[in-house]
Amino acid sequence: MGWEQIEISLPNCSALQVISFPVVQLHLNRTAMRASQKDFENAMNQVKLLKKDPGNEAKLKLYALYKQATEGPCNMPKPGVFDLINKAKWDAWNALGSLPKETARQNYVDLVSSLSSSLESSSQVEPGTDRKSTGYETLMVTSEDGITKIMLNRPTKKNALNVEMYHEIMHALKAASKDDSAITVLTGNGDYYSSGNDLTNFTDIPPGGVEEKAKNGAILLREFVGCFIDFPKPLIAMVNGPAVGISVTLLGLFDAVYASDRATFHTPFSHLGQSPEGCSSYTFPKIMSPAKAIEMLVFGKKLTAGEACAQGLVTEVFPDSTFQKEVWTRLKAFAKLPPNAMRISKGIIRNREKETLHAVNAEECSVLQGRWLSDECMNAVVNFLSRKSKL
Ligand SMILES: CCCC/C=C/CC(=O)SCCNC(=O)CCNC(=O)[C@H](O)C(C)(C)COP(=O)(O)OP(=O)(O)OC[C@H]1O[C@@H](n2cnc3c(N)ncnc32)[C@H](O)[C@@H]1OP(=O)(O)O
Repeated sequence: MGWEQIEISLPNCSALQVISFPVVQLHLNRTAMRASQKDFENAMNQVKLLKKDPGNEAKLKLYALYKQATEGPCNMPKPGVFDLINKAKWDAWNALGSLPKETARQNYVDLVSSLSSSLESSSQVEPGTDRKSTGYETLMVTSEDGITKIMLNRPTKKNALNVEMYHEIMHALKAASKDDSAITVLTGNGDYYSSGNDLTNFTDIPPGGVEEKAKNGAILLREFVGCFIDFPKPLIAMVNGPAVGISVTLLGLFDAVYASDRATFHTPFSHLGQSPEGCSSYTFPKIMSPAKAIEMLVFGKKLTAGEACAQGLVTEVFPDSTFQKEVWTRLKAFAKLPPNAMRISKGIIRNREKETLHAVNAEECSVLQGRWLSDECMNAVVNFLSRKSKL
């Protein structure tokens, strides 16, 4: 195994610094959803062949995934604050938490594949068309074997949804609804599925002040949730780890929810001075009974994967060690079914609810707009951002 030297520069560093990646020569099998050791080694080789520098963020992700895939969870002492390069590497690796080696290997292969296509295609991209399926900042989107996979890709932030990610998910869903895949899958990269709305979204106040901020947030949320309501093909969530806030509420709009037994489901809206969204005020009472929905959405009760399955929010739970393998095997079989039949059957089941769901969505967004201006909400956000509180 040789070593490829890849340069990384960090803010406040006067010179380019160097991170090394191990590289071996082999061939990439892109059709496998589950990366073999051979795929992994091929991906390492492909890194060497990248024509353009993928940037520091991508290189740190590659480093972290490589370490996780080969050594498991971060086992190095934390570097000092002035050791910027090693601290950045340590942070990236440590953020992967207890992500299984096999998942890290798969994510590494996916990342290299997405970097290869985006860097190769960037020279052919027309001006203004920078949101091709391979050119996302916050997602990894791949399409193969009849399955479009949308992977939330901010693992160091626990896949919190920033404004960019809301827009990119909408874009990816619209593209997936028109592509030739049979089913679409949403999942998370790293140890979390998603920690929900990025609370720093609240910090960027426009000239119109907090009222304008709240209004824009409500418009964005309504459009975002609307894309899930209207999605025409089978939409499947692979909940690979803990899920918080909007990443949980949206599950009521998915057609199947497969969860790792590491996943938890938490909607701490009252703790945050907020109120339910994602149509959960309508879907959750129907799925699990009003009393159980109130335990989650009003009292913030966190459910295990097993509990969420017992209450109908999750379709099936898998041991984390076999989660990826078992679910992808199943999804590949689903994707071989006639796509038009699946689309039409989904429509028959879902379409009569659509109007109601859009009305619920509008009402929830309007209520939330008011909540975001409340002292209760502002205090909760300030407490999180000043590191005084976490969930
Ligand atoms: C416009 C549409 C609005 C739709 C509204 C939706 C409502 C919701 O979704 S409500 C849910 C909001 N989410 C939260 O309140 C979660 C806040 N995060 C946490 O409590 C914790 O981070 C955690 C329990 C999820 C994880 O704790 P852990 O100790 O394991 O990791 P951390 O060190 O805290 O996280 C690593 C890194 O990631 C940042 N981060 C994580 N989640 C968020 C988030 N939701 N918003 C912003 N940033 C988040 C965290 O700050 C750390 O960043 P640094 O490494 O830079 O410190």
